[in-house]
Amino acid sequence: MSSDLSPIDRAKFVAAKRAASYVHSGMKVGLGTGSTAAWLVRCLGEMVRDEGLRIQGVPTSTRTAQLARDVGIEVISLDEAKWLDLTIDGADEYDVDLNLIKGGGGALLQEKIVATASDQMMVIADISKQVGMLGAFPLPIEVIPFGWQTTKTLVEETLISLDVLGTSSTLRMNGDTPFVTDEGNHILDLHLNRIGNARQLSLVLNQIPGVVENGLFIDICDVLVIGSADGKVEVRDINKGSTEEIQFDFLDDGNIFIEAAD
Ligand SMILES: O=C[C@H](O)[C@H](O)[C@H](O)COP(=O)(O)O
Repeated sequence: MSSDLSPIDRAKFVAAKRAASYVHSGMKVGLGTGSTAAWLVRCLGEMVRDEGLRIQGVPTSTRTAQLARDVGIEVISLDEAKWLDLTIDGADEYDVDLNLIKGGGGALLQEKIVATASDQMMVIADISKQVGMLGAFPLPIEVIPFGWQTTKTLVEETLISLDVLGTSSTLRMNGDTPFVTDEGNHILDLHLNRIGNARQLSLVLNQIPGVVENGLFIDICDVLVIGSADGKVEVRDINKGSTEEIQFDFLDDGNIFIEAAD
């Protein structure tokens, strides 16, 4: 699996591989969306097939649901699961407190609902997602299609009143038409550059009529797993205040890799 991967995919892959080791039979697991989360779903699928892992997965998008089924993971809805043991997902940015920007793939609403309904949220990422201050990545907010231009104006006025740097927002497009989320909504991307008070911004944005949810994940992520292209993986646990490092080795003789140390 690992022989001809690009450096970025190696980083995502080892992060996903490490995160998958936290998943055990009997668990109900939230399955994130995006290219990093897809590695996790594929790793779990291998464990289901080769190691007899028995889990129930709650996907955070139709894309992830399809992939999970394709790799043999039993898929259930959040309402069937009611509560999850663990959610593993990617992120667009993370800071030192493990606060996140998510929603680059447009799945932030289901992702936030699923992560919040979990005992633990684990984020898998490569080091390029690390920032000193959130906001370089455009902050996605999900808005109801009805009156979205009025909502956009209200959002921009709110940002000005908060003195947030940069106040422009753009409607996310899919070719010539507005992007539509799994919930039938649109996405506004807020170009802010720096978010000084992410907690306050998140609360204020969600009070604007027409805004369904925003992509700031504050105090939701418990564990961050950072992969590097050389096989190094760092695991930061915000609750334990611990950091551990492990090293994976990529072998030259084909698609196999082994974990060198734990
Ligand atoms: O809506 C998409 C999600 O929040 C993704 O988890 C996020 O955009 C990261 O995606 P990727 O792993 O592809 O960078």
